[in-house]
Amino acid sequence: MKTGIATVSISGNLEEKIEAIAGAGFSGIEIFEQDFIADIRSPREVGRRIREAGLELLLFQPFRDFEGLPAPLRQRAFDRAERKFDVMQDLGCEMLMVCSAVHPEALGGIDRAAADFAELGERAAARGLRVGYEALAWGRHVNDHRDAWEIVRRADHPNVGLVLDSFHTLGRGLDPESIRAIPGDRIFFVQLADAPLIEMDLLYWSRHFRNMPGEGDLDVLRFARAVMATGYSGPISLEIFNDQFRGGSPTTIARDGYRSLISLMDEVRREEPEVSVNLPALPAPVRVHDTSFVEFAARGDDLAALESLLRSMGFRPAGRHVSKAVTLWQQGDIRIVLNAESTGHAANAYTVRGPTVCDIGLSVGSAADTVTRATALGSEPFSQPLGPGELPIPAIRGLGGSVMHFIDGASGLAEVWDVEFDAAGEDGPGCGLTRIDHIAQTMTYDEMLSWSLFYTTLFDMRKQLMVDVIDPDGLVRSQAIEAPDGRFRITLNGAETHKTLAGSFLAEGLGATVQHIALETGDIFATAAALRELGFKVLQISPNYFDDLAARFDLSADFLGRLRDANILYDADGQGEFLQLYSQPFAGHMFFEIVERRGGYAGYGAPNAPFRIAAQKRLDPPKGMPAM
Ligand SMILES: O=C(O)c1ccc(O)c(O)c1
Ligand SMILES: [Mg+2]
Repeated sequence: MKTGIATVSISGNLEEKIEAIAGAGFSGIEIFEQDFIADIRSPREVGRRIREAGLELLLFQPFRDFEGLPAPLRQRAFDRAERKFDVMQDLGCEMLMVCSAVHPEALGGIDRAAADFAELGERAAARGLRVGYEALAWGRHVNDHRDAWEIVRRADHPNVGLVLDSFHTLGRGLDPESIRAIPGDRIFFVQLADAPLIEMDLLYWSRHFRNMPGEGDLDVLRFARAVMATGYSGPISLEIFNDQFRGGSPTTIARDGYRSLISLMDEVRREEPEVSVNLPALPAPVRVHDTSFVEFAARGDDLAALESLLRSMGFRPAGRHVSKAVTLWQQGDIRIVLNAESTGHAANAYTVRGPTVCDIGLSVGSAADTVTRATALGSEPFSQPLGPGELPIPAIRGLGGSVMHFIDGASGLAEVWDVEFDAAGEDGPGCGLTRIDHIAQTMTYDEMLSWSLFYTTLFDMRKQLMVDVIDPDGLVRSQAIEAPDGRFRITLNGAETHKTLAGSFLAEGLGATVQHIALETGDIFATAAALRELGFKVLQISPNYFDDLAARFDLSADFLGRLRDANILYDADGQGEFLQLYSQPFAGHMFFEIVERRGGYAGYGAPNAPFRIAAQKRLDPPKGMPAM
């Protein structure tokens, strides 16, 4: 399968776009005319450069306001087309995309348009070129792919075919199933884009808010399934007009695009087993059974502070690494690894960020399959030299330099704790903490789509609705991503400004990383009592919060008093209840959360977040702000 992306989707100049697109693994490129015009090089040089980069020039676009024009505009449109054909021949690009006319003088008429295309087809054929026709959702007379197809059908020229673009079909609410009636060999090109569902003018929505398949709310899968069911075997290409992407990192956006495209087409193949999708086989999205471990990099005083925090939460060292300055702390099924090595990935992470989560270990069905799928989607495998007695645990680089390890039962990797660690022999008192409920990662708002795409394409996980969290100093958007059984949950918190707690964490820590880890207990009151015994410093919540709880929920005075005494926040949804308490911030605004889910409570206590954040800021004001 030929994979492509339009230059308009990527930020930078044409050269930067070419490098990013080739580097991400695409086999081809759509040249958006403006990007070529802005370049100083001749068409021949640009064409040569693109081929040198290993890319095929799939499409030159857009050619506007061609069909259905009255004289003398009609003649001028053909003259313009001939000039574009000249450029295309120099570039070495065989296909021109014409989008449906928006010109105020365009006359309309299916047969008039078909006659124009028949003539354009003749002129293209004379030069060995082809022409594809796309219905813009806001085209003056043609704005539906079915009408564009009728024009192509009546033009009846082998060098004239249809271009389908998922945005124009799905954005207008047209049924993509209608594509199944079009012969695959008459479809010349397919563009994919997703978009978030927002009520707005179609043109504005399309030019500013498109995003990668899987990042938005359109049913791009259904569209792509219909396309492939026609027998279409041409390029599948992304065409994403997005303000944020235009200002983003070319490499990141190109890699996101590749990940999105490959995982979508892999899903098409799984959903339409009768249909041929020419793509190397890859393992299915990975089911995560659980979080196996979370590893912190910390040394010296930072390490000592983290150890005493863990002790105050009932953790004790369960094992010492046979050859490295690495300790395993355990309680229930929670494993926290403290890495104080002075070389390797953890050491680098510590040098850059100070104490930080440097690695996450997930328990999966097959660790090898996980790395294979991740690599096929564009992630890099990760490894470092093995010390004496160490197992080769499959790992990848996630986004932003992060590392993820995968542990499975089948290959004996689950024995790693016995193989690599000597028992430390301390019996912990425990505080009733059983497992990791969720891991919260903080990032800039712009990074959220990349991270959610990373999780939802590699793993069998779904996005929940995005919620707004009100920080006293700005908005933080929170996106939860969950495995179907809820055993693995990630929340992504995207900060818009550096004044928010999340934002200041980012500013100090150089980029996206884990800010908090939520640990589950079956009985939060018993846990709170045990924590108190151990000298755990709980985050103090304002009395006003508990007064408000009494107004919002029908809670007994006794229950409310217990919440207040233990600084436990409360929430309920239709399914169940949620109780949560927090540690005080440590090492630059990181913190632990302890939660109890009762019944089928599905959320994360978002209504409580403003009060928790305010409490944290009172204790640990972001730099440059007075303590309150
Ligand atoms: O917004 C536009 O004008 C435009 C141009 C070319 C396309 O392929 C498209 O889908 C939209
Ligand atoms: Mg298009």
